[in-house]
Amino acid sequence: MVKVNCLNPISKVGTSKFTDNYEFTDNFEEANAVLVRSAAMHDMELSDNLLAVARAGAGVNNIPLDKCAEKGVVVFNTPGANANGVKELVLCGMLLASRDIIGGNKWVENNKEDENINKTMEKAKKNFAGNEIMGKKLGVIGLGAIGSLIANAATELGMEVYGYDPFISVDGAWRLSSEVKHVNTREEIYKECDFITVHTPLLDDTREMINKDTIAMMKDGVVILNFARDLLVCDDDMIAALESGKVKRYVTDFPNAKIAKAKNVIATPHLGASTEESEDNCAVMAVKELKDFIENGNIINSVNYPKCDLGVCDKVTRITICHKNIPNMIGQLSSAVAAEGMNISDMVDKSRGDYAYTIMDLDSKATAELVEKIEAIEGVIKVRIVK
Ligand SMILES: NC(=O)C1=CN([C@@H]2O[C@H](COP(=O)(O)OP(=O)(O)OC[C@H]3O[C@@H](n4cnc5c(N)ncnc54)[C@H](O)[C@@H]3O)[C@@H](O)[C@H]2O)C=CC1
Ligand SMILES: O=C(O)C(=O)COP(=O)(O)O
Repeated sequence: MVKVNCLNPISKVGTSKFTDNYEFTDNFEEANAVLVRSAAMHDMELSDNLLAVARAGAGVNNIPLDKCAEKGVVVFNTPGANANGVKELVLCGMLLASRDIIGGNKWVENNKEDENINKTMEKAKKNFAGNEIMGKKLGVIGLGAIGSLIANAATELGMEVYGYDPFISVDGAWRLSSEVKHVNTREEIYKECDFITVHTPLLDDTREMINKDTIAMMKDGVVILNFARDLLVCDDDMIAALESGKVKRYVTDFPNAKIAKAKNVIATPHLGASTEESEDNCAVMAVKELKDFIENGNIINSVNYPKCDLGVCDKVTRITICHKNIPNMIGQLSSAVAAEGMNISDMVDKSRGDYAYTIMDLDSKATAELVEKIEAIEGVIKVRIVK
């Protein structure tokens, strides 16, 4: 029985796809597979039972990727599965920043007992007038699953869109509307745009990319949207820019104790992916990835191990090996198999950074001796008999 632990509530549309060979446990230590959304995993002890973690979502900064890789725990995410949910909320954020919809709505709430509200509102409404987004310039930093959807949608709404992503994937580039102006530096976005939205992962080189120096390059009255991660923006510098009016509005899905109190902030409580559709999509994709890994040893959409896919095993045995990406590993693995008098009928080995992964299909049943021999090879992290 494969034991699955959910560290966050995960949509049943996904979890119902587990078959009778799987059972849920509340005990992280005994779990073979873990499903997680934003729960913080950095301080958790990883047991030897753990084979894989699937993040039902995009951002993996809550998961210790290297620590997992070192223990042979493969971590997956679900690229694009919640992108539309975030896109729609970002479009909403731009509209909320342009027109005082929130102020107007509060005014109605405060005056709901007024019998003549239908008349008094006609006088009050001048206080909530705003601007349209059509014709304004939007800068999108990070043109992945979310950024590219926003860039395309904004062109449809009549915005002039600038996009920046030095690492854009080929698929990402194909997805992008030809209307999006591709710029080669973030500075061009800072200088030109009325709205700037960030959609990069939180990495060392994106941390606090919005700070006093970058804000100084921006237009007066710029609107900044952050639906990616709080640490992409320097809070103190943002608060100062909001106080001075340099930044007109900061729209964020990641308020913290400082930002929640700041002037001209429009904040939501990390709601980007909290739609039924996104939650279902992420859960279905995460469960599919876990099942393919547990049942076939295949790795698709991992963020700490390479993509490695040998389909469904039609041979007698399948063994998988998580190992360090070092010379002569394949030679040693095949020698270990040969020493047991066995034949490899199919094999794939892929590497990613410091780690690599091998899937081997054999014509005869794997023995405990073979597993022991492979485990003894220096640099081998985890060996698993899948079939
Ligand atoms: N508010 C919410 O609920 C959600 C927030 N997110 C956040 O949004 C981020 C992006 O999500 P996706 O678009 O799905 O990820 P993605 O991986 O499809 O796209 C990220 C893009 O950022 C680009 N990038 C990386 N470093 C960059 C840099 N220094 N400058 C410019 N571009 C850079 C990459 O090339 C990639 O195209 C996630 O990492 C997560 O932090 C994601 C989903 C939901
Ligand atoms: O997918 C992401 O990166 C998100 O930020 C969504 O987080 P959540 O699954 O809503 O806790």
